[in-house]
Amino acid sequence: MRLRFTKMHGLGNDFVVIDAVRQSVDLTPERVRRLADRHFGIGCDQLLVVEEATRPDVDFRYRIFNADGGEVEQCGNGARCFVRFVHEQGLTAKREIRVETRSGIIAPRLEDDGLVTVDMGVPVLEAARVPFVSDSDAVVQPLQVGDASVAITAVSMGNPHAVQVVADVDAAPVAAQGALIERHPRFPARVNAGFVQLVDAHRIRLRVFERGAGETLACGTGACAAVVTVILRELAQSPVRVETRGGELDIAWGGPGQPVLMTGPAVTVFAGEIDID
Ligand SMILES: N[C@@H](CCC[C@H](N)C(=O)O)C(=O)O
Repeated sequence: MRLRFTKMHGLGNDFVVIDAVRQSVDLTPERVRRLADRHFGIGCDQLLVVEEATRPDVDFRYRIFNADGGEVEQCGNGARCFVRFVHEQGLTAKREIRVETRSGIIAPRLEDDGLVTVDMGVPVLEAARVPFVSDSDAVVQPLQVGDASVAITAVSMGNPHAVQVVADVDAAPVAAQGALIERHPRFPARVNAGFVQLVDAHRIRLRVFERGAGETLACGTGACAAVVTVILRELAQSPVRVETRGGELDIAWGGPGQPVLMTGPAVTVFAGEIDID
């Protein structure tokens, strides 16, 4: 089976994007893993599939698969690439698009300067809905990770995040601790593990060990969850610029019950065709 694809990235968080509106696509977890493989496939952190909407009040459906083959609920950098993709492919002329994802509707908007702003929805802070096993919804909660007890904030941006504040993000044990947090038994759906360093009230530095992909150069939902965390902990104020290893994102959040707005770039790298059998 031959598949047309586009390679894109948002701050180095890279994607294989597939138009399933104009070609029929049959993806299995094994095929996703093969396409995402950096040695035997195209290589990406996530594979994004653009489909026809299944309901009248949205423009498209957008599905997200991690490099490990698992389908997940949300992807922030992917949402920015999605809106650029549907424009470049001539699938729509609209600059503001409503799109259904596994975790609900998000609204990306292509700005005049080429950046994309996405209304990522209202963050979920109740432990049970993240999901995080805890008898409390406290903002800061202890989590035993190997020999260390770390203080995390559990946030869902549609997908689950465990965010901790560290003194120096470059020295943080992202690989070792991230892998343990990702599969921690208190996160039954697994989790993305964020490590945040405060720079000032409007700037943070962030690294994220992503569920199903390992550490990526940037994570959009991770940046939203990190900003929600530092605002809830009264360490920063909206808007917050987030420095990642792949570049910068601007995040605005008005507090509990309000949606998170994320602004950043989306880049097309190349297009191609691959035989997925
Ligand atoms: N890179 C993404 C998040 C992709 C999904 C995540 N790994 C998960 O499993 O929830 C982003 O930019 O948000």
